[in-house]
Amino acid sequence: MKFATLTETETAGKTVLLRVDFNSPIDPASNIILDDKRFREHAPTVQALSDAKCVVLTHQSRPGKKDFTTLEAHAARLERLIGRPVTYIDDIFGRCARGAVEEMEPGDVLMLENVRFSAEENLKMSGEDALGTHLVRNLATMADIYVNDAFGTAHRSQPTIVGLPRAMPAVAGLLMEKEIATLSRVFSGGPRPVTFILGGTKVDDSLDVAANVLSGGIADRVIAVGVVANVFFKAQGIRIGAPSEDLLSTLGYLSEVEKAKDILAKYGDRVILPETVAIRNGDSRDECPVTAIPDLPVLDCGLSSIGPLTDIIRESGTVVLNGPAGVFEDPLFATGTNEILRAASAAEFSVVGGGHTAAVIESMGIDQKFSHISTGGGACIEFLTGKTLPAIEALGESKARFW
Ligand SMILES: Nc1ncnc2c1ncn2[C@@H]1O[C@H](COP(=O)(O)OP(=O)(O)O)[C@@H](O)[C@H]1O
Ligand SMILES: O=C(OP(=O)(O)O)[C@H](O)COP(=O)(O)O
Repeated sequence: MKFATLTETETAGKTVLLRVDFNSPIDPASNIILDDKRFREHAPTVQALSDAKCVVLTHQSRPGKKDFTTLEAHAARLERLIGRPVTYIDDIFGRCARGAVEEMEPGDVLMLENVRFSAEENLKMSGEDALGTHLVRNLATMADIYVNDAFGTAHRSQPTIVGLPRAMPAVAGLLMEKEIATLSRVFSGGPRPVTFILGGTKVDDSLDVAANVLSGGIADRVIAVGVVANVFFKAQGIRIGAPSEDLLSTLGYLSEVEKAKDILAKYGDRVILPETVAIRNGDSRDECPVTAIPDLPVLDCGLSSIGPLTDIIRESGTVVLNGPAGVFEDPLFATGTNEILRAASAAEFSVVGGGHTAAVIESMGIDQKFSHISTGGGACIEFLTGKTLPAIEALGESKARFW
């Protein structure tokens, strides 16, 4: 490994700033955490720091989203999982947070507030620019060592990810190390054909990955489902109906249609889309061809499309999947997601990423059938395109600078 790791680092008695990714599906009405996979995956790293003063830092969601919230519930969930007290403080780097860190004893765990409450953390910037942020300058004075365990956020050039490792000695946590080692092994040449299945809502990330894996020959074909498919439909000149159009507008993805057109122009024969979709009509699920979508929300791929899509998936040697095929939270629109995941689980090599996707897999009880279920969605698929992720690059630079 080109970076230092927690495994090889002495932390006894030190103050450690631990960046995790506890960003999880949450019920916005009750603030209840619906899936704690990321907590379970990070727990060994927190336990490995039981002789240190462990200051935990994470984000939850993004500004503007319904599940962008405070972290009391996250601290309580971590406390339950590690069986030790976790103190939550509603501050990131102000006087309260700094005072609380100063009072810590070895073995204590303190969780700071949602780091994306600091506007700076929501900016994309270089490591050098991040060094100048208030966030990085202050956090770096609060601890001796920075441990980045947030593999799920490793693809973001945000201050805590790319700035902190340049401001202080940084190492990769146990989960970060495990994800990198496993994904490197899994993708050192998976059996062909290789199929990428891109769904969910993060259209910008998914289109970047589609362009990358199609142009580089990493994928033989890309199946688009979920909101990603809606953008491809629009790129083909298909009307997706006012509600789905509004959703794209709200998410800021209308400008992605041009990118989708470009992908279709270059690699159209290797991009596979559902030919029918499911729409919500009152309390029921209706089916329609993509050429006749009414002004009702498109929430899943159509039942008659599932067979052709799963046939292609079953013929694949390697399947890389990120993001659900529909609004699986509503059982009426979960069929596409469930059937596509079931087909993907049968591939010789199957790598899946994404918090929501992993949660569905666990609820279906098929998690053992996949080669690897990553805690990262975007991070996992970007890693598999061969890119050096910003977090990994920053950890490498920290090793050169501090260790
Ligand atoms: N057609 C659709 N319209 C609206 N939302 C969708 C659609 N398809 C999937 N979704 C939503 O995508 C969300 C998950 O997307 P994302 O965060 O990208 O996945 P992951 O966490 O697995 O990476 C789910 O909440 C699901 O309801
Ligand atoms: O959940 C995450 O990404 P993912 O949905 O791609 O797995 C990470 O916490 C990154 O969050 P972001 O995509 O809001 O930067």
